[in-house]
Amino acid sequence: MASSRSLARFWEWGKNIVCVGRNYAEHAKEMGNALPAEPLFFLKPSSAYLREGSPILRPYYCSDLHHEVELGVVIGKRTQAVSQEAAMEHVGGYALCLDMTARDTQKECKKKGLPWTLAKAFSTSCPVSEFVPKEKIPDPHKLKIWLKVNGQLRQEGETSSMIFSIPHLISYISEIVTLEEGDLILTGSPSGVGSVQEGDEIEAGIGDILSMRFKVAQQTRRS
Ligand SMILES: O=C(O)/C=C/C(=O)CC(=O)C(=O)O
Ligand SMILES: [Mg+2]
Repeated sequence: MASSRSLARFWEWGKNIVCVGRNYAEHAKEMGNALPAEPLFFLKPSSAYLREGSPILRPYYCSDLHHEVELGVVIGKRTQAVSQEAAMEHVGGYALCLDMTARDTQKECKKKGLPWTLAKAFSTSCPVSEFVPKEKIPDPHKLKIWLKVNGQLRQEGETSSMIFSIPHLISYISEIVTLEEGDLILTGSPSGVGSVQEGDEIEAGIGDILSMRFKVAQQTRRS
């Protein structure tokens, strides 16, 4: 198991960002989706990471950029086909994450049966907070995660409402994708996702444990 010290800057060296979707019933409902029978997941590249102080860039091809606030689980050691019972031993800590989504692009991809890469994997699509060592969060299923845009509350969810628990997600994902130390799992968004515009300020937090702020800017196209 890596020490919290080495995981403290996981975004600099963690390889895989695994994002779980439709893991809150209210969010699945607001997007018009049925509840999943088993976890749904997709990937972002590690170049999607963004830290406070730099802006979220709305991609040039997107006219409806959405915020999704999610609890992130940072993997502490190599994890392959772990059981649910042993899964929490593989957690090194947590972080708050945004799964920024080009919603109009995602709708087009869904219509055409295409993967969600353009909608979910663009540069700056994964803003993250500071790292929280596992010892500081005794029960990750008892947290409130929230998000405001320009001071107005948009999302407030309880992690107890996840359809698939964190051990279930780690066990399921690790049978398909081997997870490495420093990898991150985004556990899905509660309801209340919505649009942000150039110049908006997003503030998000885990209860009163931590908060983070990001500005939204427009990506300019090179040619
Ligand atoms: O199915 C849709 O229309 C949208 C699904 C998502 O964007 C899934 C997530 O990323 C999530 O639930 O957090
Ligand atoms: Mg999401």
